[in-house]
Amino acid sequence: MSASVGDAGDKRKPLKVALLGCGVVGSAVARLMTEQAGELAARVGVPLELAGIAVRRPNRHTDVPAELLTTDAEALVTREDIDLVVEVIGGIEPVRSLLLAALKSGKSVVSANKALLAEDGATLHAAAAANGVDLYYEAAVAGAIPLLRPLRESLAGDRITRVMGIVNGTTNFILSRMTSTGAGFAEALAEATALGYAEADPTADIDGFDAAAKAAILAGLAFHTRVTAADVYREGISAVTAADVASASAMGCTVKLLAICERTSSDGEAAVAVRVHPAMIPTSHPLAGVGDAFNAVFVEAEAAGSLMFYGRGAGGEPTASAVLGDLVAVARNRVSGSRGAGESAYADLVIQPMGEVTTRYHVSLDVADRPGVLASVASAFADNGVSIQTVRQEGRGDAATLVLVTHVAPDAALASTVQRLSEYEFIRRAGSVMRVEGMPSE
Ligand SMILES: NC(=O)c1ccc[n+]([C@@H]2O[C@H](COP(=O)([O-])OP(=O)(O)OC[C@H]3O[C@@H](n4cnc5c(N)ncnc54)[C@H](O)[C@@H]3O)[C@@H](O)[C@H]2O)c1
Ligand SMILES: N[C@@H](CCO)C(=O)O
Ligand code: NA
Repeated sequence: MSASVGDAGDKRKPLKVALLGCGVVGSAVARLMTEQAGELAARVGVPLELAGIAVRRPNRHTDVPAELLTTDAEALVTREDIDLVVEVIGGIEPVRSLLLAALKSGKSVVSANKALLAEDGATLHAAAAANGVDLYYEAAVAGAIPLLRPLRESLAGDRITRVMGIVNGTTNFILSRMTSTGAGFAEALAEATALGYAEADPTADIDGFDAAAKAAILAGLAFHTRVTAADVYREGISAVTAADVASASAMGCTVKLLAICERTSSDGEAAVAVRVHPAMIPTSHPLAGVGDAFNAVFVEAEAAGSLMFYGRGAGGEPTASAVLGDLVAVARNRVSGSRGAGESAYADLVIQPMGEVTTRYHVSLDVADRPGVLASVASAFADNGVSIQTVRQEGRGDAATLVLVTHVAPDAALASTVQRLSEYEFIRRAGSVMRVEGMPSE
């Protein structure tokens, strides 16, 4: 690989790029910058020159020019000749300090780091604004899928009401395998690990932290407000059983880990509700057909109606595509002496507590089949103000199962109904209890 990625003989002053991190995404960024140097230069108007790569262990990076490698990321981000910084290290520190130093030194920043943007995007945006530079992070949510730019720019004239999507590829792969093969969670996770979808420590994916960070970023951009990962209600998929998946399928649904961001109200104030949890959705819903490790996000806006974004949310090259798109955008801004859209958090919405969020539940209960059982179960729902939409009994005697689906009700009312049910002695086992989303509205 050549150190200069500009066209040979191109005399226009190049923009110099520092790359922080050279792992799965970083090495794809470095390679594509080289392979597409001519076209990138033509699109930007000047060449983009990869001028330094910060890594932890230089001897592991034989596919990039050794003279570009440094272990001193701090010095690289403030180097006078650097114009643009691309960060693909991940995590909070030292990255936050590095990016703040870069922004304060007048460099525009492109990052793929959802964890940092969801935890402390406000500080980074403020530093970008104060220093008149750009902060772009399309790769941070749903990898290759153009999603943040459409929210920030294309839909900036509309009023978005809801964003609902599958934003984690690893968990979508696991749930898709559980659905197609009937496998349990542990078996499907082992397969995801063997195929390289799940990382050695898959906690961030399976416990929903990765999706929650992405949901926070999406909600902030969609509703022009500030949302952090801590504001997101989160449940992962490790408790999803083969029985849940079978119950879903029996009622024409499939189980997906959803990130849901809604414009709502709380105590009479405009609010936003952001949650990540497994849910049953009808198999006819567009998100139900999103299989393997793919991502898809459904956006509802008042004037535009419904929009669906679909594609690869992970992987070196797909993620590098989004990083390079941002790099071209910030480079073009630099060439024209302008800045892209900054943070838009004017709406300052309150966060609606999960207990107030209205959802539906699917509840299956293994019960003793005897008189009065159904009446007692129904009264647990009625006493908590939860209306039942459908009830079905399968089997008889000791093998009887009651399957109930509710109308929408506050989540707290549904949770206390389930608590009450768990206290009944005639319930042999509470089977699947899961929220239901995407049903036609009542
Ligand atoms: N891999 C994907 O599919 C994907 C998709 C979307 C977003 N992202 C995001 O992209 C970022 C990078 O992900 P990745 O999969 O390439 O991770 P990775 O672990 O493969 O690469 C990160 C690299 O950064 C290096 N590094 C760590 N600390 C460093 C430091 N202080 N200085 C220099 N280098 C350091 C590590 O040695 C490693 O090589 C993360 O923020 C991740 O969330 C990844
Ligand atoms: N671990 C993430 C990578 C993309 O952020 C996923 O599985 O979707
Ligand atoms: Na994206």
